Order: sequence, then C-alpha cells, then structure tokens
Amino acid sequence: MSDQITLRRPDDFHLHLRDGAILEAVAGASTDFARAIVMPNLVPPLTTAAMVADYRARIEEALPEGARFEPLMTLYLCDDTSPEEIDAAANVCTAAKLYPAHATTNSASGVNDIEALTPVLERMAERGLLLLIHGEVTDHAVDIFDREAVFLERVLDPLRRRVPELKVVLEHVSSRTGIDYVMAGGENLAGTITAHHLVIDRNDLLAGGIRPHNYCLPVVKRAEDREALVAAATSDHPRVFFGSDSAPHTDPKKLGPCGAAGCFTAPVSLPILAEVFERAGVLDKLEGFVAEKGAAYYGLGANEGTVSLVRTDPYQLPPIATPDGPIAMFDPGFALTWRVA
Ligand SMILES: NC(=O)N[C@@H](CC(=O)O)C(=O)O
Ligand SMILES: [Zn+2]
Ligand SMILES: [Zn+2]
Repeated sequence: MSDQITLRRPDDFHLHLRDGAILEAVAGASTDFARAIVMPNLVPPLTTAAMVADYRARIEEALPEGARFEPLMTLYLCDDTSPEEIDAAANVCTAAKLYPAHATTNSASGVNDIEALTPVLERMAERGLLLLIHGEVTDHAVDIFDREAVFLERVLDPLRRRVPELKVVLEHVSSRTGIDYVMAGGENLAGTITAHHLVIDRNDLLAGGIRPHNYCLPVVKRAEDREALVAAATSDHPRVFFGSDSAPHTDPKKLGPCGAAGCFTAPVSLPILAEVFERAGVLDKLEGFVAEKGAAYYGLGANEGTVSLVRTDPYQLPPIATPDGPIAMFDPGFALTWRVA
C-alpha cells in the first residue's frame, strides 16, 4: 500500500468560480489544478465574448500571487446568440455552454429552442469550440430523477445527429443511463463526472433527514447509478474524465426553504478521488482521469509539473468564510485520509 501518489498536474473540466466576494474567497481553492473550464452562469450570464474577457481579467486578479492556474473560458448560450458572437468568442473561449432554460442555478436566460440554435452550433464546430451541456429536460411532467435520461433521447441525440462534427461534453453525468450513452457515443462525445457523484447517492441526501449540502443538480441518484459512474471513472474509457462542478453557495442560500443546488468540492476533490480509486484498486488510473483524458479530448497539451497526495491522519476541512456567510465544505461521508502535499 503506497503512502504517496504523484500525478501530472490535473485539470478540472467544470468549475464555478462565481464573482465578487465569493470569487475572492474560492479562487485559491482550485490552484492545485493547472487549468479549469470556468462556467459562465453568473448574474448576469456571460453571453458575449466581451463579458467573458472581462470576467477572465477579474479571475486573474483574484488568484493568489504566483498561482499557476489557467482559466479556460466559456460562453453562455441563449436564444439570441448569433454565429457572429461565436466568431468573437473563439478568440477568448475554449467552449460554449448550453443550459436548457431553467434547468439549474442561474439558467433562466438559457436556451428555450435548442433546434433553432443549429446555425450557432455549426459555427462552433467550424471554429473548434466545444459544446458543454447541462443535460436535463425541464419538463415538469418528467420526474426529476429521470430528467437526464429523457434529455438524451429528446434533445441530445437529435442535436448530435443535426451537427455530427461538433465536439460535445455531457457534463456532470449522474446516471447509469447517462454514462452508458456517453461511453457508446463515439469520438465526438465525452462525459465528465464529479467527485460527489462518485461518493453519495440519494440516501445521503434524503434518508434520516434532509441534507441540503448534498443537494446538487443533476440530483444524486440510486446507489446503482453511483456504482456505474465509479466503474466508468475508473475504467480505461478515453472520453470519461473529471469535472468537479464545484459550485459554492453560502449557507444562507443553501439552507433556506428553497435551497440552492450545488456542492462546494474544490479543496476536497483530489483527496476524495484518491479514496475512490484506491477502493476500486486502480490508483494507477487516477492520473488518466484527472490529468490526461480530458486534455486529450479538448485538444490541449498535457500539463507540466506534478502534484502529490500523501496519506495522512483522518481530517476534515472547515467552511470558507465570506462576507455573506460561510461556504460549507462538501462532506463525502467518510474522513479524508489523503492530503495534497
Ligand atoms: N450543479 C449545481 O447544482 N449547481 C451549479 C449549476 C450547474 O452546474 O448545474 C451552480 O452554478 O450552482
Ligand atoms: Zn449543470
Ligand atoms: Zn456546474
């Protein structure tokens, strides 16, 4: 049993850094990662290349002195996005993000008519921008636990047939159906998996008392779904890789009568992943999941340098303080025994 793991510096292919005081508070929490795909669901959302460029400058400003961390930027697609905006975005963005309108946090300005977006998606394919997707339908008649599976047949499959040359990432895959679909999807479809979807299921959200800090979207599902995600993450599949979806909200936002969706995982992601891969008996595959496969799919070079994890006495991390209240650290339900050196 090894007591140290050294990996090529990893990437986080789905991260929320927020803005203002929360950005200040959390920017330093992701700098074990060399790069991260930064989500555009701010208030207001980043619907133009100019807004993205300004936000990128605010992130650089908020990073700790000397941090080696490259934010990879994304454009927020809406019904009004034009192919010309894609041309402009190609200079500052790595990808564009599709939120079905009202699917998740700050998605009210997302896309209502996805088919009408086809010329925009075609331009993205020409420009080499990836399409990142929050893959849930918003139809109230569809049970929330089925919304990812229904999205695949109603929305994603037709979209991929309309624009087959577009590189797509189904983000934060949460179900067996979803990950099976990704793994069978061919070379222009990939999936990201979070740390929290690998360690909690809906019992951890709802059994024995409701735990708002375990509430995220897509909502965590059955144990068998979690097991399918662990099997995929720890496999050799080339297009399944890590995106934390670390999504900080202050406790006043999480604990109200209509609590916000999102788990703050950035500081604990790597220790949780080490535990998951160790339990699966494949610690040697962790580097592929966090530092190789995603970069290859995105067409990015491999990172320079390494990060080490060392085995340690069980520990927990405290919340992060902000002027608007604490941001609780995601609790995987077991004590962490790996620490970033
Ligand atoms: N995952 C979440 O539960 N929340 C994210 C939005 C998202 O990624 O869907 C957030 O911005 O808070
Ligand atoms: Zn999402
Ligand atoms: Zn997210």
